[in-house]
Amino acid sequence: MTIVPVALGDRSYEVRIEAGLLARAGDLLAPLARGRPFAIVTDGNVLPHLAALQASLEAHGLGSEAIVLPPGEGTKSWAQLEALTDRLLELGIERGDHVIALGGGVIGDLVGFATAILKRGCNFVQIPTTLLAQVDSSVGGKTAINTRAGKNLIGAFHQPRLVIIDPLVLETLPPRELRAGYAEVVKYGLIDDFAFFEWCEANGAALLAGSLAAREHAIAHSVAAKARIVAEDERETTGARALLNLGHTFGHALEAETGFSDRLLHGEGVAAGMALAFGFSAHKGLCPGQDAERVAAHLRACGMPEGLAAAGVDASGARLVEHMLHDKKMSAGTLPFLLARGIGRTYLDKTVDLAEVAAFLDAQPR
Ligand SMILES: NC(=O)c1ccc[n+]([C@@H]2O[C@H](COP(=O)([O-])OP(=O)(O)OC[C@H]3O[C@@H](n4cnc5c(N)ncnc54)[C@H](O)[C@@H]3O)[C@@H](O)[C@H]2O)c1
Ligand SMILES: O=C(O)C(=O)C[C@@H](O)[C@H](O)[C@H](O)COP(=O)(O)O
Ligand SMILES: [Zn+2]
Repeated sequence: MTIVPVALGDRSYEVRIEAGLLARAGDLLAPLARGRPFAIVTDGNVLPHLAALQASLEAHGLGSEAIVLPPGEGTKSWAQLEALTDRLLELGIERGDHVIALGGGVIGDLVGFATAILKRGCNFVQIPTTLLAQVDSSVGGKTAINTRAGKNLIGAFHQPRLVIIDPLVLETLPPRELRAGYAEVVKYGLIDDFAFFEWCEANGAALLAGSLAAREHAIAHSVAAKARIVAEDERETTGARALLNLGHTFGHALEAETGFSDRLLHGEGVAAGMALAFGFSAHKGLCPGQDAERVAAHLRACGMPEGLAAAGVDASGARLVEHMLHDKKMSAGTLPFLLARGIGRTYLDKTVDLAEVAAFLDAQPR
């Protein structure tokens, strides 16, 4: 088993990664149970894994109550938050209980936020079942719902008590979802780890095709990278954690433009957004054009959108910049951007002119 510690003082926890771990999750959860049943929140596409988790709890004499929500980004909403918190209250959840989030980033973000506010804060455990959630959203404590104004605008920092990752659950994940999650894997290479980007170029296809060894390596490496950055800047105040937002200012604008729908998945928006961030950096002369081309080529080769056309977005630059004004990085009227001096050399640039971003976007092929 790989154990990655997330060092956050009294909010520290472990990420445990092992093939087949879901069937043994009861061993890790029993010490947290206090003799009480668990509430497990999941979505309708994760039911086979729910059965495995419940069986593993039963083997320890532990009961559980499943709350099954509709799949999809639309579930990160006020309406679902209200329904979920009402149900958790009906179940009599205590602050010392551990609510289990079994699912992708949507379930993890929603359950994380619900438990942050329920009785002013109760515990939760992440059991991520998508590649995206295993390499990114289950770690670090960002929780949120979307609103009409944009992505993740209502939320809280609330760390899980434990993260249990079983790479075998990815066997049931649709290929499109796998590719979307892989965008967040590539992100770690692009941020500050050129050698890992090279690993992605060499192993991305095998990972997507089903190689367990490649998936295990990508998950462990990504989680360790995220844990390191989060430990340095838990609440995104120093700028270190903002690096994890590479591609997201563009990406969230694309998601908003496509209505947070399955027209463009979060990871797809991030893929296109990272290509645009590198393209814009090259356009400004900050980054070699060949690096931007290399990033786009890898994303394209792995079946991810690497620009506006591939993302199916044909809005004007001005309209996309309007979406960006809701970005949580906005500070005193300016929007810092994650730009790149090269692959593995990204940084936060506070001097970007939004009119230049709009003009750059207008010049992109549609
Ligand atoms: N909190 C963070 O740090 C953070 C980081 C990255 C992304 N996110 C958020 O995560 C969300 C995206 O997460 P996601 O890509 O996991 O999407 P998701 O939760 O919608 O899951 C994707 C799809 O896969 C299905 N699914 C989940 N596990 C499955 C399995 N094992 N087999 C078959 N189907 C399965 C789901 O039902 C859904 O249809 C976005 O809302 C994004 O903003 C948060
Ligand atoms: O953990 C972080 O920090 C990230 O930025 C990870 C991102 O992949 C994730 O999509 C996050 O939810 C985006 O954060 P936001 O603050 O832009 O909503
Ligand atoms: Zn993301």
